[in-house]
Amino acid sequence: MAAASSSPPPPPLVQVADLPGRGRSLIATRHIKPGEILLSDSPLLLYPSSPAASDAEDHAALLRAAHSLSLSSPSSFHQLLSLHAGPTPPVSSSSSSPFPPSLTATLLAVDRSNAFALADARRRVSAYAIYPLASFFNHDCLPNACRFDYPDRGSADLTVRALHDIPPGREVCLSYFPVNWGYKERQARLLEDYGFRCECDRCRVEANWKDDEENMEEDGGDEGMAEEEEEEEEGDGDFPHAYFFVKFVCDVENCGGTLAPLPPSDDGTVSDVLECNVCGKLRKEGDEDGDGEMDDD
Ligand SMILES: C[S@@+](CC[C@H](N)C(=O)[O-])C[C@H]1O[C@@H](n2cnc3c(N)ncnc32)[C@H](O)[C@@H]1O
Repeated sequence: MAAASSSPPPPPLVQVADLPGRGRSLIATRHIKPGEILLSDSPLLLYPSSPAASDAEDHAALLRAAHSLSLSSPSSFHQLLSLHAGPTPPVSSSSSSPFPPSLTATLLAVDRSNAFALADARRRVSAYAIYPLASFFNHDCLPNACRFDYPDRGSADLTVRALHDIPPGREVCLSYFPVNWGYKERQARLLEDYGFRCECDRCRVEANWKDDEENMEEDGGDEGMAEEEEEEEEGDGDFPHAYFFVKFVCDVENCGGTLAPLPPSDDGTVSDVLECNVCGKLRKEGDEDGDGEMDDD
């Protein structure tokens, strides 16, 4: 009997490339449609947390999980150690570690640069996870993709979806925190936890803003956005903050999530429904000024 022919898996939509000043990065291998799932990833390492957990408790949980990984799967443990290690967080003198000090410091630094917080159904932190591929996403303050996870469904897997069209060769970036954070807060977090100064298009514009303009943005206002732009290149005056915020930032109070279109249908039709990656709200495209809710019927 002839062996059943199985079709080869589709080529990946992103591939790792080294970019100057940014290290390993994920690049689109072809044109990507809004809502397309760029990758699905399962954790290399997963450890529990809670909103009440101290840094020392989180570090202890991380080191315990890393220790069992080193015993159960040495190759995965080495893969973990090969991920980017940014600044090492302060190590509590009281914390005991199953590893020697330098390895402990490396693990804490890898965790700080790569761990994704997972939330429960009530949007409280319930775990942290480090993913083998998703760890290669660099940050942009106006990302072109966002991640979705569904721990309340009993899975720590993560998927990343495109927000809009992405041309082949373009880097795919996530935002490492809610997109509605102000300039100073973003820069401080990126320097402290990730060890770099962000020079994305949005930061270059906002570096020239006065404090009151930044406050307006954090309050959800966008009136000041177009006014004080002092871009050198002609044509950049219409920097797309306002459009991005209206279309892709969830307007549910205290949510701060990012909206991405639902995945395209099997025939490739792009969805006109966007889903928030934090609160799960669905909004029909073009309904930004309406009540924002999807009709039940
Ligand atoms: C999660 S890792 C991303 C993958 C990393 N580039 C690598 O080589 O493995 C986070 C680190 O990537 C770098 N990075 C991320 N976004 C960046 C950006 N916009 N500009 C420069 N470096 C960035 C920083 O070193 C940061 O600590």
